[in-house]
Amino acid sequence: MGQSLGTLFDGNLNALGLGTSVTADEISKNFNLKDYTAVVTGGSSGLGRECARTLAKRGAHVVLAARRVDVLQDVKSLIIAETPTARVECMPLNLTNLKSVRQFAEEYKQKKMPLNILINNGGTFAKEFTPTDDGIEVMWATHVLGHYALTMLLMDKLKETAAQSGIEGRIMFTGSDAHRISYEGGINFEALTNPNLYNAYQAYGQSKTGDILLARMIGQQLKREGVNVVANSGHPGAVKTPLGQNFFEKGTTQVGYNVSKPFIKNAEQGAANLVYVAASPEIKGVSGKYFSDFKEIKPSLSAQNDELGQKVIDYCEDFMAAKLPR
Ligand SMILES: NC(=O)c1ccc[n+]([C@@H]2O[C@H](COP(=O)([O-])OP(=O)(O)OC[C@H]3O[C@@H](n4cnc5c(N)ncnc54)[C@H](O)[C@@H]3O)[C@@H](O)[C@H]2O)c1
Repeated sequence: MGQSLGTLFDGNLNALGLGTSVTADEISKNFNLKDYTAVVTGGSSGLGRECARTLAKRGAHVVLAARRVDVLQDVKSLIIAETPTARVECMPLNLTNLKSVRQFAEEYKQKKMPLNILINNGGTFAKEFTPTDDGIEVMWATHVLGHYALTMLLMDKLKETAAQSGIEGRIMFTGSDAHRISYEGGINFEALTNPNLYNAYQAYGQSKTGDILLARMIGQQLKREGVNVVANSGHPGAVKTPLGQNFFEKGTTQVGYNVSKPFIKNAEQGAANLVYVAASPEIKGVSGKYFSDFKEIKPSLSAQNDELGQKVIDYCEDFMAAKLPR
C-alpha cells in the first residue's frame, strides 16, 4: 500500500470532519415521524442500528435490512426494549448480490408498505482486494452498486408514497470524508476488478466518492422531474463501530491514531448527521448535496463532477442490465 491512513491524516484532522458530539437523540428531539416509514440498510450494527433506533423512537415504522435476520431480530428487541411502541420489521438484504436486492424490493412492495425514507448505509472496509461473486471489489459492490440498484428498484414506491402522503421523500447515502482519499481522478474503474491496483483506503475512498456522486446525480434528477423526493449524502464523522475500528485502529500510524482517538465519535454521535439528513425539516427541498455536522459542505472536486457522476450511473445501469435479466 502506497500511503498509510496515518500519513494521509496526520496534521490534517479536519479532513476527517471529526466535528461535534451532538447525538442522534439530541438532533432529533423535535422530529415527529409517526407518519413515516423508513428502510435502513446495515441496520444490524453501528450507524445503521443507531439511525434505526432513533427513527423508531421518533415514531417512524422502521424496516431493518442486512444479511443476517437473526442479528436484526436482536436489534429489534433492543429498540423495543427502549421504545415499547416502536414499529420495527426485519428483512434480509445482501447488497453485493443484485438478485437479493431485487428480492428485497419485491417483497417490500408485496407488503404494500409506504416508503418515506431510504437510508443507504450498509458498508464494509476490506484491507485486501476482495471480489464479490461477480468479480467486483466488495466495497464498490456494497456501497455503490447495491445501493444504486436498491434505490432504483424502490424509486416508484418512494415517489408514490410522496405523492399520496404529501410528505417529502428522502434518500440518504452514508458518505464519508474519507472519499477525499481516492484514486487519481476520483474513481479508477479498472481498479474495481484489478487486484494489482488495489489500495484499501483509495478503494474505500472511491466507493464513498461513488455514494456522494449517486446522491448528487439522483438528487438533481429528482429536482428536474419536480417530484417530492430528494436525495443527499452525509458524513457521520470518524466513528467507533466494527467498520470504523477496522479502518482506524488497524490502518493508521500510531501517531495518527493517538492524535485522532479523542475525536472519534460513538455511534450515537455518528448517526446524528445521518438522521439529520434523512429526516430534519430544516433541509426540506434540498437535494443533491453533501452534509457534515448538520451543514452542507463541498465534497472533493471529483465528487462534484457531473460527468464522472454520469459515468458512475452508466456503470451501475450496465451492471444491473447484465446481472438482473428479467
Ligand atoms: N465508522 C466510521 O468511522 C464511518 C465513517 C464514515 C462513513 N462510514 C460509513 O457508515 C456506514 C455504516 O458503517 P458502520 O461504521 O456503522 O459499520 P458497521 O460495521 O457497524 O456496520 C456495517 C453494516 O453494514 C452491513 N453490511 C455490510 N455488508 C453488507 C451487505 N453485503 N449487505 C447488506 N448489509 C451489509 C453490516 O451487516 C452492518 O449492519 C458505512 O457505509 C460506512 O462506510 C463509517
